[in-house]
Amino acid sequence: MARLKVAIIGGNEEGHSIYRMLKAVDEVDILGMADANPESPGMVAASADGIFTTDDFTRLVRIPGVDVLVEATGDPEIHMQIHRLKPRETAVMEARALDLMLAVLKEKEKLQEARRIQGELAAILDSVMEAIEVADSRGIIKYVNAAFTRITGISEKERIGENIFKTSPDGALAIALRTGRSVMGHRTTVGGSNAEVISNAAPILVDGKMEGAVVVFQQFTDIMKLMDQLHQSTTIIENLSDKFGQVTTSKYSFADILGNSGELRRCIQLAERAARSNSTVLLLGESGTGKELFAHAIHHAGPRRDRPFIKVNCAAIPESLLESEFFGYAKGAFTGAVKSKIGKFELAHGGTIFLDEIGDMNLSLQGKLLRVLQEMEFERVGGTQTIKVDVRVIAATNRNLRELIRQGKFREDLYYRLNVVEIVIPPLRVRKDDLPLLVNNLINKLNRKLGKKVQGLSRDAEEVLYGYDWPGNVRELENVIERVMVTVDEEILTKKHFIQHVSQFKTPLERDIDLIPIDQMEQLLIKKAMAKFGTSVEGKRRAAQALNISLATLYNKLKKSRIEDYN
Ligand SMILES: Nc1ncnc2c1ncn2[C@@H]1O[C@H](COP(=O)(O)OP(=O)(O)OP(=O)(O)O)[C@@H](O)[C@H]1O
Repeated sequence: MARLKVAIIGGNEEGHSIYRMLKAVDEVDILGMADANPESPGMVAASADGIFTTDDFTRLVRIPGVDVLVEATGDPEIHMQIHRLKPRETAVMEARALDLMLAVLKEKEKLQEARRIQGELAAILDSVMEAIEVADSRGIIKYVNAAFTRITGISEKERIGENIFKTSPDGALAIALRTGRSVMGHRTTVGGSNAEVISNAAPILVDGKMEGAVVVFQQFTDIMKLMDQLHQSTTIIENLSDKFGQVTTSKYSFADILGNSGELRRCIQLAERAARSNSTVLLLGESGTGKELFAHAIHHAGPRRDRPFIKVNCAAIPESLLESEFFGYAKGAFTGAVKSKIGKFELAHGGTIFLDEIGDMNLSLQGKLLRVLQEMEFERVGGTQTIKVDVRVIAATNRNLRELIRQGKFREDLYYRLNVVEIVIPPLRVRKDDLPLLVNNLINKLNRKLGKKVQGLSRDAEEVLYGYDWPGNVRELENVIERVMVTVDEEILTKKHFIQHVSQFKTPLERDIDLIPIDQMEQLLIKKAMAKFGTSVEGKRRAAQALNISLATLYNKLKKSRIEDYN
């Protein structure tokens, strides 16, 4: 469309305002402005914009190609002259008429914009899940969205125009209108469907005056369903993260068990065979002989190697907690049980549970454990649901279970349940042939850990280690070698190093002992010798020999010091 060429005569307030309005219209070109007063606001603005200005309006009238001349002076004389001088094709328009027309155009634009926004809003409000209803300040319902009809079963046509104080006088919308306050979480039933809903309503304020109110509501069952789903998901997530935190797998394999002695090899062979089956294994042996190492290796060599390996130290957990540690507990089982907790047996499902220090478990729990081993099912503490599991059991203890059975401290039936494959790991003192391999391996490991360059042991150091009884077994050996390697920088570890740094190898005088009266010391040594060699005649003879006194002197001292037990 061709652009409209306009010239304005008159730069006073009216001419200036028309100039500004026309400038904003895209389709209009302003060719010039005329006024006798070059300081009038219209003239100043036009000349600042680079538009042709003149104090002689007749010049403007004669410019060719002007479509419309706007007359803004209001002077009838000028008006007449314009009509006389203007070319025939040029139209003349009075400022007031043009003003009116522009105002109408503006209103039309505003109306169109408002319709567009209304259309957009309606589409948005119709797409939300919640029902929305709006009423004016008298309670006349002005708007409902699509969800309103879906939830209540009442159509837009039926609802609009009704009065909320009549249709739902106790609803949140009516309350908000009556009180002028927001209403949150209001529960009520609505409309034809009698659906239970939960609603929030708020007054609509325009310039501080209440023009109406709006309510947003949702079907209660929808919310409950969502809450239920949320709760279930939260429980699953909590259980999973709980599980992830605790589930471990075996850390060692048979390759980590060092030793070539016949005694140890036989244990390894038996364990390897047991690993292939699902049988319960009972590992017996003194502390530090490697029972845990064997348990890991058995799990690792079996078909469950990729499943969990869960260790429970039956001696370390307080008796009162052991049951919930094993079987878990249900929410609310006791004060503080705000959520349920999964137990070790459930964690081990599909894998292996390693019951360390089984000899230290109390009798009532032994009964419960027996039931699980027989039926592979249990209930969580405080729970009613029976949980079935598939778990391989490996148990270990350094206690003498037969002796505990004799004393009534261990259930015989449990012992036979656990003792399907029994592996007795021999103490280090009966397989000292394993020492070199163990020591070398330890030295290599510690060289890396401590950044040392130890090559090995001197012969006299080897003799010291061979001559020692190793009551703490391999664990004690590990401690001894580490203690020496931490303090010594030489490449060869000698007897002197061991004697200097490890209290076990110090002579009695080197040991840090309290000073006590000599006769008490004598008694201590005699008691020790008796404990070591026994109270038989042969034992006493050997004790006397070790103490470097005659048998008669020993008898004398026993009598004198009234160590009657040993007489
Ligand atoms: N044959 C072995 N080869 C290599 N290392 C071993 C061997 N036996 C034991 N160890 C090591 O000795 C330490 C003690 O072993 P482990 O914890 O398995 O003993 P345990 O019999 O379970 O002891 P406790 O009865 O005190 O629990 C561990 O560091 C383990 O790696």
